[in-house]
This record gives sequence, C-alpha cells and structure tokens, in this order.
Amino acid sequence: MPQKIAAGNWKMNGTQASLSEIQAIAEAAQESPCSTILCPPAHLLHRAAKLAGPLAIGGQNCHHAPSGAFTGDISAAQLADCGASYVILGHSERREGYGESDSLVRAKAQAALQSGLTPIICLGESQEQRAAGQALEVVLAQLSGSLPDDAQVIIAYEPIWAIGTGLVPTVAEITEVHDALRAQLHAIFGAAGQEISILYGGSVKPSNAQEIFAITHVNGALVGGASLKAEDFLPIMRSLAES
Ligand SMILES: O=C[C@H](O)COP(=O)(O)O
Repeated sequence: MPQKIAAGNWKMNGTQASLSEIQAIAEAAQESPCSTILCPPAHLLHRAAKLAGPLAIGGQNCHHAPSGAFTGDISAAQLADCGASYVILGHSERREGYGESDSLVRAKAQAALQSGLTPIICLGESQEQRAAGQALEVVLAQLSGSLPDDAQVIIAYEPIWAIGTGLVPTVAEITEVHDALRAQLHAIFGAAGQEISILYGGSVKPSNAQEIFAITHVNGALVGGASLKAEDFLPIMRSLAES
C-alpha cells in the first residue's frame, strides 16, 4: 500500500516568525499515523529540520548538478545538508515560470536520488489543455518524461488551473487522472509502481479534504496556501488519517 502523505509547500512565504507554525505541525505529526512533509523556503530549512521530529522536511527545487558556478541555486546535496529528505520538482510555477522541461525535471530527480532525497514530482494540465480534452495525454507525457530510473518517488497531480484559485476538479476528473497515473506507474515500475504515493494538489482546504481523500488512488495531498497555518493544515492531516 502506498504511504498516506500530507505535504505542505510554503512556496516563497514565511520568515523566522513562522517557525512556531512548523513547531505546531511537527507536534501534530507526532500523533499522526500518516507521513507529514513540510517544504518551507530554503532559508528556514535548517531550523525547520531541527524542530521537525517525525515531520519530514523538503526543499522546493534543486539544481541538477552536484555543485558549480550556478549563482542563486541550491544542490540536492545542500538540501540534504540542511536536513531535508524530500524535494519538490517540476512544480508548474517552475515549469511555466522558468521554462523547466520534463528532461530537466528528470535530471533533477536523478540528482535528488543520488543525494538521498525523495523527489516529489509535480504534473498538471492547463485550463486550455483540459478544455481541449488533452488533460490525460499531457499529464501522462509529463510523467514519462520526468520520472527518474528509480521508483523511490512521490507523484503530485496538480492541475494548474486549480492552484491557488479555489477551483477544484470534480471527483470524476481527479479519479480519471489518478487511475491513469497508477496504471502507468505500474506499467513502468511493476509492483514497485503500486507503492508510489500519488498526491492531489490544488486548492485543498479543510472543507474539501475529506471528499478528495476518499478518491481511489489519492494517497494524500500537496497543499499550498492551507499549509501556511497549523490551524488550516492540521484538519487536513486529520482528514487524511481518517480516510
Ligand atoms: O504545491 C502546492 C500547490 O501549488 C497547491 O497550492 P494551493 O493549495 O495554494 O492551491
């Protein structure tokens, strides 16, 4: 059975004053039967990792090279050095904002694995692609192009149009994509593909988490805005535990 995972992506939000939220989430993670991962901005990683206990810490991106003249970047080994054990890769805000391709995401995933990090690989279609009936085709192509050689990954399906908008796909739309992802992971990795957690992301809130977690092959969530405050994230963690 894939692990149930509640993951939070703080994006470019948070200062040292936010460490109290991480502390509260870490305390709740101690009681949770599920895995909890928090991906704060890079400047908080080291202090967050010290607070974390059973809460795992992740980066939000890494370079594909182990080191070198890449001003402003961070390597997978440096994330691990801060205490991270996961890294989000291929988020649509990087695919779209910085032109990251599937092959670059794949190279980053390989680099992450070499440094002992588990990549959380994000996939998702735009509103135009969904309207054109291309959602499945787009997401499955991203999966094939972005996966590393090893099955030690987490997948996050995040329709771009659902991120930060309050719009959420229907249960049938999420089901269709997660079923297809599960089948493709099985086809690629065999039995190991059945163990890969597939998260849903995009406007997950305490109010809709229960319905989303009831969907077959939804093994948790990658949460943006509602992970910034423990008072929002804890009910999502509880819904996952009860699912
Ligand atoms: O990585 C997280 C996603 O982009 C979802 O963000 P959101 O929960 O604010 O819609």
